[in-house]
Amino acid sequence: MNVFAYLFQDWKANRKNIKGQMVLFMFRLVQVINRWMLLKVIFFLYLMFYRFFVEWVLGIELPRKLTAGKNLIIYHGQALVVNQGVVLGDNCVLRNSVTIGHKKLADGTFTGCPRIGNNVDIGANVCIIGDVVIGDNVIIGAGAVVIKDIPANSIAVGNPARVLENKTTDAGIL
Ligand SMILES: CC(=O)SCCNC(=O)CCNC(=O)[C@H](O)C(C)(C)COP(=O)(O)OP(=O)(O)OC[C@H]1O[C@@H](n2cnc3c(N)ncnc32)[C@H](O)[C@@H]1OP(=O)(O)O
Ligand SMILES: N[C@@H](CO)C(=O)O
Repeated sequence: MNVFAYLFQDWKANRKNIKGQMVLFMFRLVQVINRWMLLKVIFFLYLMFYRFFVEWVLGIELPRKLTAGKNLIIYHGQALVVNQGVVLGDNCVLRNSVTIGHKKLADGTFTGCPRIGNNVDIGANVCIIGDVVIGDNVIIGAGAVVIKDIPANSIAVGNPARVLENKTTDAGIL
């Protein structure tokens, strides 16, 4: 993928969503810069600006070291916090007040971070914490707190999240 295509990889998925397009363009740019030390030195001011503007002003924490697949969608980008150790697959949706990160253990160490598959639609106010795996084609309902693995093609809701037994998603839900 050339640099231009890389920077705009989320553009179409966020059409009519200018905030999402802008934030994701800025995020992909810091990811490109993060690959080479020389670029980090040259674009140091941009890296600072990204932190100031996207994290402090907009309240969206998408760290430059985050692994995120193509066509990432951000709806209502507010209070969105994703740990840099998280892995997001292709075609995922993140909404307002979503937190995805690790868990502090009794001995003071931290667990790993969630690994999220392709086509995962995450509702508003969801927390996904710990070394959990979310399968492909999953919907996580608004307000869910996910602390265990969620199988592919399922819908999970509630706190703690439970899989809805008689409902599945079709592949390619988004
Ligand atoms: C400004 C904005 O617009 S921001 C957009 C915010 N929207 C979102 O975040 C969308 C998230 N979507 C949801 O939460 C949806 O409810 C879904 C996708 C999880 C489920 O939707 P549906 O498939 O239509 O499920 P349905 O409404 O039939 O409910 C099925 C069961 O799950 C329960 N349920 C549904 N959603 C939730 C939820 N978020 N939390 C807890 N339980 C839920 C229902 O009570 C029902 O339980 P029951 O079978 O015991 O009666
Ligand atoms: N409100 C919609 C997007 O416009 C959602 O969050 O799904």
